[in-house]
Amino acid sequence: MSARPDICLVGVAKSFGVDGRRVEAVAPINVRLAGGQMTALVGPSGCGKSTLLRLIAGLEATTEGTITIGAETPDALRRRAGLAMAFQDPALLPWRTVEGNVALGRALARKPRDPKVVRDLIALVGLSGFEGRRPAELSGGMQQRVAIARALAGEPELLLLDEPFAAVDALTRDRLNTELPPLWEARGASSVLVTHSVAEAVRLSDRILVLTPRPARIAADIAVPLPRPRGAEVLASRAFRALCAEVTEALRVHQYPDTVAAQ
Ligand SMILES: Nc1ncnc2c1ncn2[C@@H]1O[C@H](COP(=O)(O)OP(=O)(O)OP(=O)(O)O)[C@@H](O)[C@H]1O
Repeated sequence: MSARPDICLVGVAKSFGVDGRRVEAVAPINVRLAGGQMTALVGPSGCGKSTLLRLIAGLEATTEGTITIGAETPDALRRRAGLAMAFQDPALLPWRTVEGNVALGRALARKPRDPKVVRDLIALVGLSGFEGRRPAELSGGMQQRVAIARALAGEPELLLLDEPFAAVDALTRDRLNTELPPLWEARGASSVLVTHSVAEAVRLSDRILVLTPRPARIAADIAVPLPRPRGAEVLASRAFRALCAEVTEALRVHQYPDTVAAQ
């Protein structure tokens, strides 16, 4: 299949049964995410972003509707290790070293063993010198960086990132935001990022879907036509600030509609 699969959601909805009640997390969503693009999902806390990502990962079954990635179901893509995830919870194997965990990402994706690729990824996420450490010996942010390196090690066609930098300090986060995009662009992976940071969404993505409070619907669909690489000059540009303002406003309008009406 294409290394840049489109992600297609048709009538996708998800509800959970909680204490005999139905909690609707995702309202029917129809959207096609173009292959090779990074799409950011932003929305208020608890609106259903992670649920949507887990549906795309095939980790949850849809209540209604279908998801296809290229020509495959998420489950099929995941089973042949064509997708990789880095979630807030790094979920590393505690008995494996940093190097072992990153190498595992490659092995599970059935890519040939390549210690140089593994070492380069460890260097990229700023963990050279920690190759032999075990997860318990690392901070939460360092573990998250191992999880990012592990996800990239498998050279996935689809990369799913759920607040992957949540525990990473501001400077390292800034460096990862600069250095990771060229890497996944070069690989041509399609990717979906959940983030609470509007600036991060604008900096990293080609398109931003702003979601409503639960159940998640698409409130705004905003293209991010900024040039890449997005270094200091782009971040200081009027276009960047205007996009941040547009996304923030879309979030505010849907989260606090009364404040808009009152103005
Ligand atoms: N397995 C589950 N069982 C029951 N309810 C669930 C389950 N997973 C999610 N939910 C509910 O679905 C809704 C959406 O949750 P989700 O984690 O997708 O939100 P989110 O937008 O990612 O939140 P946050 O930004 O705070 O991480 C919440 O009300 C949550 O309680």
